[in-house]
Amino acid sequence: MATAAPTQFPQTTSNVQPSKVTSVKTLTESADLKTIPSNYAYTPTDPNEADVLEEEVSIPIIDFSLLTSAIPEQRFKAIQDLDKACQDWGFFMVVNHGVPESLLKGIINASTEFFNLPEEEKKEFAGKNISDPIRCGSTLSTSNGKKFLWRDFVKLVVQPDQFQAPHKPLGFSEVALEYCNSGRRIVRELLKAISESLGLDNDYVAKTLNLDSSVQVFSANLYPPCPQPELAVGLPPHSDHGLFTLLIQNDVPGLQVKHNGKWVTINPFPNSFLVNAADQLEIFSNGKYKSIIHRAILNNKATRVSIAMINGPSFETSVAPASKLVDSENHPAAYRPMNYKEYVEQQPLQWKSLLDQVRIEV
Ligand SMILES: O=C(O)CCC(=O)C(=O)O
Ligand SMILES: [Fe+2]
Repeated sequence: MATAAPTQFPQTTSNVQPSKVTSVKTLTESADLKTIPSNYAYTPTDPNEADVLEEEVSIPIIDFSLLTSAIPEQRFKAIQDLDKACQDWGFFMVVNHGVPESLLKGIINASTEFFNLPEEEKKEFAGKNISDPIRCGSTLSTSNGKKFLWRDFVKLVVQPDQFQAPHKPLGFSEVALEYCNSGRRIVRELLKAISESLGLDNDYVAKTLNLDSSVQVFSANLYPPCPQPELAVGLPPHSDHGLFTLLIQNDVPGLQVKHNGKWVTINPFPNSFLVNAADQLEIFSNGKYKSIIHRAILNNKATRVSIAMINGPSFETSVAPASKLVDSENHPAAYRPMNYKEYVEQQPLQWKSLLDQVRIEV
């Protein structure tokens, strides 16, 4: 299967009018597309976007059962592994997490069924404002010269006690709730371990960042096959705004993460969560852990489905480097505090990292 890193492109020639279609899926199904409409052409912003590492690399693996082990030595070793993974990669795979494989497959299937609903039925869930708890559609990306991304999404902003999801297709809402609850449990454990790896009490992150009312954003992504995969993009390079993002995908590759200046393709690995450190963790750890830049590229054969779950603090929290990690002489704060809600509101269509705005230059 051809997967392609975006490069600089010639003009595209398709005469399909994207303004008349509501989703990429419809676009690909409504015409025998040989070329992409020009409104989907992607112009890379990063000079080394074509710099893809050809060799297979192994990414760090965190054994969740050891992280939650009652045997102190096992837990200690797993926390060290997590610390190293967050410093070296900002990205790792979680295995032995205890979430049934049937639930992971179930949420991928239910999301695919959602995308398969007739466009008329999905309109009900389109949302009017960026802050609506349920939204679906495709994205006009401002960071890409007002071009569309080759991706359809359905996004649920899941706050505590406020779970809302589309009532179609049958069973979607139930499986999404169960999936979100499982994800929340995993992230809570990871953040306990992160508290310890930062040398803090194990409930320090939970208390300081008000995790009892933590924000979760469930985002299912559909990337239909693209006739010119090198000319469009699923998601341009970006970092996520929360603390940790959990990602699962179907068996079609497309996720790439930036590691040591090169793009590395992460192949799907069954029954595991891919986890990346995100902006609020970089800020809170005062830069010890880096929020990883990643992107979704396309192929011309198979539909890719991924589910990203962004897990942040509560919206009301002002996130700053943990005070116990900062001293004005040796470890000055490297980031300005910012309210998490404000941070999220400033990010929406940029597909860029806001970190540069809060970073304090020394
Ligand atoms: O589809 C993917 O692999 C990446 C998704 C992602 O980065 C996101 O939704 O923020
Ligand atoms: Fe992301």
